[in-house]
This record gives sequence, structure tokens and C-alpha cells, in this order.
Amino acid sequence: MATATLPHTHPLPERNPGTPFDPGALEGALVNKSAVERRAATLPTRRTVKKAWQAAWLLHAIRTIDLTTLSGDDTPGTVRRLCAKARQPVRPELLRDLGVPHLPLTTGAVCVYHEMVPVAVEALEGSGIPVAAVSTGFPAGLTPHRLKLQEIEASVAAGAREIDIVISRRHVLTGNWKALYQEVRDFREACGPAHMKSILAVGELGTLKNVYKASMVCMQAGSDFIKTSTGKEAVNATLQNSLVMVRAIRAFYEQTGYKVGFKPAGGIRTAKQALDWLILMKEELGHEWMQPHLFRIGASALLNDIERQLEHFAYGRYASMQYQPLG
Ligand SMILES: O=C[C@H](O)COP(=O)(O)O
Repeated sequence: MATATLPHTHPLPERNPGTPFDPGALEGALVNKSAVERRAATLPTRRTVKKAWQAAWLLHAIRTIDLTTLSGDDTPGTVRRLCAKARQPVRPELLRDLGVPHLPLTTGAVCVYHEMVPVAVEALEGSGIPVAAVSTGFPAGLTPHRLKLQEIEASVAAGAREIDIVISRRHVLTGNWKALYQEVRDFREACGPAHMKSILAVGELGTLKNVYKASMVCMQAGSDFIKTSTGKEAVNATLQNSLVMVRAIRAFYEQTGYKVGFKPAGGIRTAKQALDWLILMKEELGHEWMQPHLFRIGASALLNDIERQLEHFAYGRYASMQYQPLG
């Protein structure tokens, strides 16, 4: 029987109050594309889940998942099932066979559209799992500013404790950093007590330099997390754009002392990818930034693969028999 040990978790952090707009901090964007590519290429783990540490890291990764459904055909029923999965992401027998029968394990949050917030809030009651609402005209962010603020306020009033806003990509593409700052600052105010994650939609920002600068502006405007993507762009989370964002997080921390979290999202579907991102966080920002208060993976299908890999770890070559019908 395998035994897995887990890194400990931390309580939720204080909010990032933000700083005044500082265009000077954007100019330090030394983003060398080939250097970023070379560094990102060193991160992927080359092993499948064979070792105890990897199983432990996968159990930990579950804690960081913002378990997501953002489909046009979402119903109260699918959202309730998702919430049940968030409460008990791994079968109790599997936890027992991994040697951690009493491990308290839930996902980091459940992430839904505004219309599904009340359903998710009810389904998660008493679990401590926060509901995150995507907002501000997700995914394109092209609704009027006034309506975006109302949407945020409505989701917070409905019980969302985290709000995933999308930025206006045009502010980045036209270099209007002050407008981006003001937009995100307004969103931050509308969030009230809810934590705010700012989605950059990196696949639509043109250059890595823009990714860096947009990250900095969003943090200056008071984002508690910066998030790569909506999952709806042609290019979503990659290790390259993530590396640029976590380096901006490090620079912001060095400049201000505020710890901002990171959320890669979109296309992260395999356990191996989850390990790659955890390695990125550990190597670039250290152990604390692997914890759910500073790191989330936005994903709709990742949990299934993690479960499969944990099965493999627990039962080895007999794992596949678990899925075969008898007779
Ligand atoms: O914010 C989360 C993303 O929309 C999830 O994307 P995904 O469905 O590719 O996992």
C-alpha cells in the first residue's frame, strides 16, 4: 500500500489593496521570447505517476482546482453534480488504498456563470468551498462597463466569494494602460469583500511583453489573482505565458510586499500538466505559492485524469480492471 504525504494548506490571504498606477513598473518588462521558451521547456515532468511524491502532488493539485463548468447547456442538475464532486473529489476507497483514508480533500472552488451561482452556493453550503463566478461579459468582455459592474455586484449578492473578471483586450492592444488600470480598479471596487481574479486572455494579447505589462497593471489595480485565459480563446494557458505572469507576480511582490495568486486555465486536462504547473510555481515562486490561497488551476476535465492516475498509482497494472464490466 502506498503512503502519500501532503504539503499543508494555508488560510485565505488578506486582499491585495493595489497601488497607484505606476507606468514606470511596466518598463522593466525584460521579456526575451527565446529565453522564456528555453526555460519553459525545462519544466515538464517526464515521468508518469510512479512515485509517492507525484501521487502526493496530485492529491495536492486537487485542492487547487477551480472545478469549472462554463457551457451553454449548464443546468442546475449538472452544477449540483459538479458541486458534489468538489465536496468529494476522490472515492473514499481510493483514498484508503493510497494510505490517506482520513485526508480532508475538496477542490479549491467551483467556478460557474452568474446564473448558476445560487445553485452552486446552495449545493456547497457548509463545505467551506467558495463559489467563483465568471463575470464582466465573460468571455469576450465586450458588454458596457456599467453592466459589467452590475454583473459583479449581482454575483457577490448571490453568494459568490470569488469573481473572475475579464479585461478589455483593446486597452492592452492599444497600449492604453491607464484605461486598463481604471477598468480593473472599478471591478475591484464592485467586488467588495469577494476576491478578484483578473483574466488576461493571454492568447489575445499579441506579445509576451503585453502579457507582462497587463499582469503588472492588473496587480496594481488590486487583483488578488491573475489568470491566464477564459478557456475560450484559441490559445489558452501555456507554460511560456505562465512563466511571464509568475515573474510579474514576483516583481510585484518585490516592489510592494503583496502576494498575488496565479491561476492558469484553459486546456489543462492531464495530471501530467498539473504537475508541470506545480513545478513551475515551486521553482519560480516557492512552496507557499503552490497553496490554494495563491494558486488555482481552472479546469473542467482535469480531475478525471488525476483520478485515473491515482488509480494507477494505487493499483498498478490492475488499475484498468477497475473499469471492466464483469461477466
Ligand atoms: O476557467 C476555466 C476554464 O474555462 C476551463 O477551461 P477548460 O474547460 O479547458 O478546462
